Amino acid sequence: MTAQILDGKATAAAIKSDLTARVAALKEKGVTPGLGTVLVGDDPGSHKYVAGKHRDCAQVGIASLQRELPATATQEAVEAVVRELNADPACTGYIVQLPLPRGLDENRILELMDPAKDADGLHPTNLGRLVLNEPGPLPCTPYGIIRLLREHGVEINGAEVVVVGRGVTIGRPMPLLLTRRSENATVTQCHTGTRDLAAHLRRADIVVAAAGVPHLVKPEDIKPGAAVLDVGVSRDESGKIVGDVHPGVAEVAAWLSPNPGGVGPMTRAQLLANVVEAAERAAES
Ligand SMILES: Nc1nc2c(c(=O)[nH]1)N[C@@H](CN(C=O)c1ccc(C(=O)N[C@@H](CCC(=O)O)C(=O)O)cc1)CN2
Repeated sequence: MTAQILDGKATAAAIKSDLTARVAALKEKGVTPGLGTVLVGDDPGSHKYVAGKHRDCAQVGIASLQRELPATATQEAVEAVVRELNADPACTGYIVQLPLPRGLDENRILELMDPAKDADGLHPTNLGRLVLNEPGPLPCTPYGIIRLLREHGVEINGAEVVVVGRGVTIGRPMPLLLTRRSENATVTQCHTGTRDLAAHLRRADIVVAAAGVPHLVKPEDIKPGAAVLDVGVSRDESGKIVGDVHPGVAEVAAWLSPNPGGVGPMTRAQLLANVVEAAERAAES
């Protein structure tokens, strides 16, 4: 078996095309959505991701507000930028690019954000809304994964899903989304403390690998016919992405997300969707 591709690039392009029309409609009503980004430090990956987010904004007609601080920025300096974006009417949604340099209190900075402008769905109020099943912005990578699966007709209803990882952007919120009635999956969350990861993986219809451990998920651990999403980003000596999924998995799985070209573009598209939805909500109220 050679797995079919869960094509994030193509799916994200379709989402962006729909968003372009919705942004044009908002502009006709006098509303221009604006995405702010707060980027602290010089991590090359973070710079690349933020640049990609602003390229996407230009494509769909969303205005960009870029705020950059050096790696030496103090907690107070970052908090001042967050307060400034909270108050700026041109900024209808924004994100703080993670991870922040060591020494900064990430949770305190996220808590300071105006939840109505939280484009990532990572503010505690919005994570709480997700737990309570109330409407709000959904975390971009987890919801991007669900949209990618839906778009390719992969059955989520009733599926056994294994999520590997427990980080705040993917691992923690992913099971909350998958177990909503609209998705109806049964989820096992694995992490570095899991005793026998392979035993869990072998039962999974869908695997979301987000541990950041190169080639952690091996072909012999995958149930034939499963869907496998590779969300891990490690780099080899030449800077090339190495995912959490061993390339041999393509011979066992029915569906596989390429990395790059799978979940990454969906994360970016979902961010734009959150910005547009927030602007539409504001325009209606
Ligand atoms: N505030 C946030 N910080 C981070 C998030 C997040 O959702 N919100 N997620 C990740 C990084 N991330 C978004 O910010 C992200 C990762 C990857 C991509 C992407 O398009 N990747 C490309 C490959 C790019 C490359 O060559 O390096 C792909 O997969 O095709 C976009 C966004 C951590 N931080």
